[in-house]
Amino acid sequence: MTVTAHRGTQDPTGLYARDIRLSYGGLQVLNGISLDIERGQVTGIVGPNGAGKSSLFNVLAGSAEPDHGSVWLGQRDITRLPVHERARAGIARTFQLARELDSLTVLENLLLAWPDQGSDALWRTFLQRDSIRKTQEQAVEHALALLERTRLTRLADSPAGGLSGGQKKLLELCRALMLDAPIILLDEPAAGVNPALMNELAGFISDLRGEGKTFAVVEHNMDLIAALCDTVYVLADGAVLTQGTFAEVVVDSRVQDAYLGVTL
Ligand SMILES: Nc1ncnc2c1ncn2[C@@H]1O[C@H](COP(=O)(O)OP(=O)(O)OP(=O)(O)O)[C@@H](O)[C@H]1O
Repeated sequence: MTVTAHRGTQDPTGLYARDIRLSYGGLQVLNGISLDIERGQVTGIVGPNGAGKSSLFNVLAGSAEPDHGSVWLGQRDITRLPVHERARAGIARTFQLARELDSLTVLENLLLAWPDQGSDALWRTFLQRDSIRKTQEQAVEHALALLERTRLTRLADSPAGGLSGGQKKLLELCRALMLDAPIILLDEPAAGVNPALMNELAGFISDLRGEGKTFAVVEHNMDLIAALCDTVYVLADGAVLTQGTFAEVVVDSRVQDAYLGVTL
């Protein structure tokens, strides 16, 4: 299959889904979804509960394999590429902080997300001590810079479990940024975040976009979607209902029907 017929798919760093179908048991949850996550843009994925947003996100991130269809990084078919190889190819995603990591400090949580954590690390400690030390220094430097940008520096040595909901979201984003990947998939970044911190989070994402990062955001918070997204895909019943700018989709009567009176 080629993707050349599709607008934008020549871009080597855009992420593209084509005709994605996915079912759980007998339940068809994605029903032929195609979408373009263009380089340097923030693409929103919204829709009512059960529309298929998380399922699509999992297919984009590599944690679910579609029954049909393909995922492309530019012109490279990455449909069967596992999560860690997608990360290496330049696609990072946010993960909810695992409970087990609560007792580790904020800084330690970031260092754990550093990509160079191979199981052969012990061997290399003996073989390449200098290069290991350099890598560790780079990781610490990168982590501290991220903490400074998100104003979490004073919490660097605090256990991650004690962070507020919003601070946890910032830490999740910073963990994804440790990979230095050009494409970042954000899973409900605003969930549980207070309005003040949400503005900070939105500002941070917007700055990163200005620096050339590409984002796909699954989110229920329409203020964040409106503030950040260049393009918004509205899903309903496992299909794309419509797409466009937030201003375009929000006035679409099909979108309003899909949300059944929920104020957007
Ligand atoms: N692992 C699973 N096993 C079975 N069914 C699943 C699984 N994950 C999701 N589903 C079902 O797939 C459908 C789509 O779920 P999904 O979580 O992708 O929707 P969503 O748009 O992200 O919803 P929400 O906004 O509530 O998170 C739902 O009917 C859900 O119950």
